[in-house]
Amino acid sequence: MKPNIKNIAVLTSGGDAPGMNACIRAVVRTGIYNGINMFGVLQGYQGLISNNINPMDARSVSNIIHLGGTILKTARCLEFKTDEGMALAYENMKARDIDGLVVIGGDGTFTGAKRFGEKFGIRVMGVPGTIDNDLYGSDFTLGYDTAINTVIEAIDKIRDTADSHDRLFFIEVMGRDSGCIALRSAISSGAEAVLLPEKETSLNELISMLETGASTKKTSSIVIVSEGHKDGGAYEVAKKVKERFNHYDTKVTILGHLQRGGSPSSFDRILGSRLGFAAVNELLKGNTMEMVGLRGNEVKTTSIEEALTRHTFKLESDLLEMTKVLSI
Ligand SMILES: Nc1ncnc2c1ncn2[C@@H]1O[C@H](COP(=O)(O)OP(=O)(O)OP(=O)(O)O)[C@@H](O)[C@H]1O
Ligand SMILES: O=P(O)(O)OC[C@H]1O[C@](O)(CO)[C@@H](O)[C@@H]1O
Ligand SMILES: [Mg+2]
Repeated sequence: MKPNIKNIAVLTSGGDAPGMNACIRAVVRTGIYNGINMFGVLQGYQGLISNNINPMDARSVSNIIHLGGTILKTARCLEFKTDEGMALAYENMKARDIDGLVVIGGDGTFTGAKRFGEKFGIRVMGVPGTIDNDLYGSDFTLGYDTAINTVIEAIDKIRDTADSHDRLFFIEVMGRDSGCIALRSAISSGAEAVLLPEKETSLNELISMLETGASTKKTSSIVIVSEGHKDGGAYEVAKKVKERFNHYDTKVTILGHLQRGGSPSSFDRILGSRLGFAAVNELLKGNTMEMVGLRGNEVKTTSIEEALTRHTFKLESDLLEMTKVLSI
């Protein structure tokens, strides 16, 4: 039986990701279209705790589809991990009679949503919004496409300098635990090698590859280092390599937070719109504790539990093998 939902709140949490605004717009307008009172929570779970919950109408989300970041702001909120914090958040939702919550965020956001939903019986729907692309059940997470395009634009520019000066560049990209950006940006920028958090690549292996390149007349090289790689970030890896292989003039670039902002790509605007629309419709159908995601070209639901536990599949080892072949 369909539940009689009257009030739905939406929040963004964890790192901001391009496309979050397109998604907020879709959530708010789909709710209003269906006669639901819509609320926006500021600063993720922090706003639930501090009662920063405001009514939203169709015009509250005008002219935002092209904007990066999130108009609802976001936060990493430690208090929400405590029983006291969750209880406060629940009281503030109850006071407004909010009977459905759409959370847009990454694995941490979903972990919080799962605990919150189970503890208080809140109806929760998740939208995968993170540049890390580290959730099972959606081929792509919101923001990943824009982020990787930002990354390759930067690497292309660095390649001009690497080539002109015959240099070896170590470029660090985001992804504390997820090597998706690193692997895909290595392929699309034609990098010589990539170091990932999920996979051990020994320095011996890396150095021998660079030596082979130098001996076959490579005049410059680019190595992508994921920030979460076990040998340290790009500075650390570059230092260790330089001690044993000094063929090129070596430089390091940390791309850092320029990877997360910026106007969303068309892909992320469409994805955000589709997932936001679907999230509200799923809540209205009576579904809860699920994530809406894109599989193939269809929007499908996956339980939040599964989205969190099965994400490791994403790093295809055949792609890593391919980068080795294509960079000889
Ligand atoms: N175990 C947990 N219990 C309750 N809340 C949690 C838990 N883990 C994370 N959260 C909440 O979710 C928020 C966002 O998590 P996190 O900082 O890991 O980002 P994320 O959603 O994974 O996004 P991204 O990785 O893209 O930055 C945390 O700041 C916290 O408020
Ligand atoms: O901006 P912060 O809080 O330093 O977070 C950085 C982390 O967030 C992410 O960008 C994901 O949003 C990770 O790839 C990165 O490790
Ligand atoms: Mg995360």
